[in-house]
Amino acid sequence: MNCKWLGVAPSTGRALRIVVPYMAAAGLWIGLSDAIALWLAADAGVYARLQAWKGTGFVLATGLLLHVLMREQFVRIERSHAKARNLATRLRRMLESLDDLIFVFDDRLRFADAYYPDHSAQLMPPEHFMGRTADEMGMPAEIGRALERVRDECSTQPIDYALDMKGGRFWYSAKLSPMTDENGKFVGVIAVVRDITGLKSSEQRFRRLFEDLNNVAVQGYDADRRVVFWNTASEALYGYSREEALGRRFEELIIPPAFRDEAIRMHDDWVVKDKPIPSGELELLHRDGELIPVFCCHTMLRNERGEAEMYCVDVDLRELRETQAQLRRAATHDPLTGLPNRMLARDRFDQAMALAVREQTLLALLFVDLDHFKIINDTLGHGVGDRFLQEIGRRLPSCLRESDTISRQGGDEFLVVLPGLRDRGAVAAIAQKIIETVQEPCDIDGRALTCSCSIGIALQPDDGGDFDSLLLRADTAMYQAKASGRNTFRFFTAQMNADAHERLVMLSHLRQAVQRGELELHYQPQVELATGRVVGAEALLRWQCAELGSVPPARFIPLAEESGLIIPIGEWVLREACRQARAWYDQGLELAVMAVNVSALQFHRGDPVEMVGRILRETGLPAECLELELTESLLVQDGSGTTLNTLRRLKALGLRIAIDDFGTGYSSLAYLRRFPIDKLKIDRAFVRDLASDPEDAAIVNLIVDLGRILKLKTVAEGVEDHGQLAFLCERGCNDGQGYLFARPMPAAAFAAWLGSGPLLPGQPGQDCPPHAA
Ligand SMILES: Nc1nc2c(ncn2[C@@H]2O[C@@H]3COP(=O)(O)O[C@H]4[C@@H](O)[C@H](n5cnc6c(=O)[nH]c(N)nc65)O[C@@H]4COP(=O)(O)O[C@H]3[C@H]2O)c(=O)[nH]1
Repeated sequence: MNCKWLGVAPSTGRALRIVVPYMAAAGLWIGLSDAIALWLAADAGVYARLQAWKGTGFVLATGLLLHVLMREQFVRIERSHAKARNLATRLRRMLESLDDLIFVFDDRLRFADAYYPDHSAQLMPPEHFMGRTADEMGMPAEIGRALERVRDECSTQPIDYALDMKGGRFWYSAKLSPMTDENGKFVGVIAVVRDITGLKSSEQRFRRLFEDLNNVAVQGYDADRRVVFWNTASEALYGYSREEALGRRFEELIIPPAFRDEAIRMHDDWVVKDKPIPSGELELLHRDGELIPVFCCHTMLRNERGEAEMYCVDVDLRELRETQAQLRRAATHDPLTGLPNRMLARDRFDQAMALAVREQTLLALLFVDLDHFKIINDTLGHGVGDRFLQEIGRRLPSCLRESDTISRQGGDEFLVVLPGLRDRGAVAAIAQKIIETVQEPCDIDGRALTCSCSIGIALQPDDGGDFDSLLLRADTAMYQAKASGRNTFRFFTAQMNADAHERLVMLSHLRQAVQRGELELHYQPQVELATGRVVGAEALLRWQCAELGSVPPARFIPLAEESGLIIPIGEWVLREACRQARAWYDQGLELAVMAVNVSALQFHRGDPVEMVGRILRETGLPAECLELELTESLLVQDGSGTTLNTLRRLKALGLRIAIDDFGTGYSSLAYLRRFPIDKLKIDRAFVRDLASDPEDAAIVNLIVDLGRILKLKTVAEGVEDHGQLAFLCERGCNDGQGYLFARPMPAAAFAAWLGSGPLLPGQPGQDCPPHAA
């Protein structure tokens, strides 16, 4: 039955659809049943009974109908209640499963309902605040104010707030929205609240991190370029404290004047046109005006009001730049002296070369090598050697012009590039200045060390047109300077090339000389001047090379020393001299001592004491018959005491020590007193001009006197004539050695000479009065 036309509510219509048919059926029943009862009833008694049954039947039928209808209605109501309950439960579960908290306030802004997850343990159960306002619950006043704004303005309000509860301070972000009924009347507020404690703490942690970052300067600028963030590293990097920087524009602080307009334009472009500023290296201004290299990254963020804020992250590049400079320096400079290394010297040479060719000037390459630097290193240790080299490296530039280059090649070698010179004379003057500068004493730990140098010079264009060939030639010339007695310089000549080649050839032959039996010892007698008695012999090495013929010791000994060959050769000499002395001893030839030359290298490499002891044992020569001749330079620089120790151990074997070529080196009373020396050999250079050179005569006098005072024997070398002999006898020199007595002779000749009795010219023993001490 459609009841729309009646204008009644649907529920009334639905009730009418049941009641109207019922009324019709019931009216029809009442009318018809009475007529039927009258028709059927034969008497009043029957009629009365029929009426009673009819009434009972009616009550039963309508009761049954009512029951059916009510039951159906109750079932429906129950179902709809169950559905509603089910829905409410699902809705609650749904709301409670959200991470957000939901609170419902009634129209008087009192808590009316609450949904929040089980794990919000910090919140009190809803029944505690139901019916109470936020203010009554002791919540922050801004919540109450926000709720009132929602009610009054009927608008949604966001709010962030903090609550101190059990477990600490919790942060929430809420969205408060109005609720209205179907007529738009305000009925309450629904609040969707999010726990942002984790977010806030990570935000705070990150903020703290950025504030405290040590090496990364972070600054934030608002859209007006004013500082809103300035961390500790920014304070350190740019010199402004946070308080000083906040609120000031970046161009007032760190942007250099020349870059200000561009920086402002780039910033505005980003804010307005969303055109980012690329990352890159910049130089920004420190408060004190220093330009600081930084690597700068930029990012644009929005604050809580949605306004643009540019953040800059600056990394200080000063240390990196410094390291790069150091690396560049390390690649081009010698770490010990700080001088340019060979690579840089080559580079400078190439530049100078181009200029020299263009301007047709002379370009010189000087190869400077310290003389006997090895001795300093070996005797005083590498620490002292290094400091000596540093001192030389510090001095050398003082001899040169700005445009010149001095570099350390390594070891004790230096290279000098001299551009723009007029002639050889100018080069020679500089070389001489270098020699003089190097040989000035150098004070290391209170010890005055001296060292000379030898310099080889090659010139462009005469000697070559590139670095390598000039270097080779300067090296060759340097070698010649060494061969000429050291402490001098030499210009490269074509002859030197031939000499260098010859040296190479000689060296290759010398390597095989011992095995090929090409070495031989000659012996030169040493004579006691007072008696004419032969008191000893000096063993002198001779080399009869199959290819080169007889090579004088002055040529091959330096080569053997440079190449290290002197070690095996020296051992051979010592063994052979001892063997020969023992043989003569066994033959009854009177020979008090066999003198053997020992080079400095033999002394510093290996164990000379062991070697000498072993050879004495092998040959059976009594130790007192052996005399080792050492050069002065070996003793002079014995800072570590190694030489002294070795000499003492050698002396302990029972042998004697003589100082060869005395007076030519760094004669010093100090070492004469310190070392266990037996003899001084006066260099033949002083003996040669005794008659003509009063200075030489004075030196010889001095050495003889020194020997007497220190109780050392003196031996004069190179005695060639009677005048020299007379002088030496008169001065009281003990022994002599020289052509006047005999030249060095092979062993057989020496034995024959010795056996033939005193052959001394003029019988010096008779001419010379015995020395009166
Ligand atoms: N003008 C002149 N010279 C005289 C006279 N008397 C001797 N001589 C020479 O003077 C040198 C003396 O040897 P030296 O000073 O030790 O000087 C030696 C020594 O330093 C070195 N030498 C020689 N043999 C050896 C050796 O076996 N080992 C080492 N390490 N060096 C040696 O070679 C240098 C030269 O040796 P030599 O040519 O044999 O030259 C010898 C000898 O022949 C003289 O009256 N007048």
